[in-house]
Amino acid sequence: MASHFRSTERQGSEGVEQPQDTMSDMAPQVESVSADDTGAFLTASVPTDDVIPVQDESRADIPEEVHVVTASEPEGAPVEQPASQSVYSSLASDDPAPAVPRTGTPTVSFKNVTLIYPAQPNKPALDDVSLDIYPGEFVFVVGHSGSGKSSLLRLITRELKASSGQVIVAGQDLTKMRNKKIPYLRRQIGTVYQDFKLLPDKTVYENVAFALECIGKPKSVIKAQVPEVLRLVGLAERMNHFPDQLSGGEQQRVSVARAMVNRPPLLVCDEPTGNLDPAISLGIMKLLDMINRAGTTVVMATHDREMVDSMRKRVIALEAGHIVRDQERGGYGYYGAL
Ligand SMILES: Nc1ncnc2c1ncn2[C@@H]1O[C@H](COP(=O)(O)OP(=O)(O)OP(=O)(O)O)[C@@H](O)[C@H]1O
Repeated sequence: MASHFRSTERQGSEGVEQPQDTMSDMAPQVESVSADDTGAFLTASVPTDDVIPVQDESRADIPEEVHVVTASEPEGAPVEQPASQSVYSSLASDDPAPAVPRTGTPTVSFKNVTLIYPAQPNKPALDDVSLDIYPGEFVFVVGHSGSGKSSLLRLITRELKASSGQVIVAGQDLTKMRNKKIPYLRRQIGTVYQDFKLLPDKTVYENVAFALECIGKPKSVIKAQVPEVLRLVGLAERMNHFPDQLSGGEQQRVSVARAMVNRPPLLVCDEPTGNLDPAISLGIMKLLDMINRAGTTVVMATHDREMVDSMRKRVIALEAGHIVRDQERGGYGYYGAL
């Protein structure tokens, strides 16, 4: 398997990690954001909930009749709103991250994957899906509600098992993986969800620390890494707050910190900005973009047309369980918002 992933063998000795092994060694790897810039945007420029929400005008002109862009349509299909008018325009590709070479061992590989839920035996949620996602890629997964986006992500994290075909993550065939090995797989995958999934009776610090405690990290490592990652997401001043004392955007930054504290090579995000208004979403997307530029592979399901159109990353579009488009630096396409 690609060296990008730590092997399960190495994980067995994680308990001996030294405290100097902190998130700080991640920051210098960020090519397009200097340490100062990072601090500035995390502490000053990341919008807070005090910012007047930007009206999402882009959604007003979504045609009622939804047209599905197919693989046969030309690249660069019309984008409804120019990136320059978007709150995400600062993440547009004027200064794009280097194109990621699709060579070597994919981080995620689907080979003819079909997923059938027992409750819907005649309607596969995913039908003969094949794809490869390489280390360092940032991939948006788009499509109508019910097209299979969450199912695809849940196969990557092995919350679901494919009915047929192969799902290979970290060089391991998840369709053959024994249940006892799943926790080791999950250590290598950070997850961020629409509903944050924070523990309400734990502070910000404790929520993030808990992720490390669960995998047996020594206290010295926790004490070093948790404040570091909270600084990275701009929440150093809030570490003793409880989730209900934070805005939605701040809560989502906690969940990003929790996902990243173990520095997994793969980040899976299911509608991470779905509960946030565009101005707040921008702060989360800046974070995820920075994390990706530092080398982490990001796979994100989203309905956010404006974000996808602005960021021009790879786009995989699903329709009724099929991939209908896989486009480098793609746009959202003409999908309904629902
Ligand atoms: N637990 C389940 N049992 C049965 N069918 C399910 C289950 N979860 C999802 N499905 C079905 O699988 C299909 C794909 O669902 P999925 O949640 O992956 O879509 P999605 O694109 O993520 O939708 P959304 O954008 O609304 O989150 C849908 O037809 C859905 O009804």
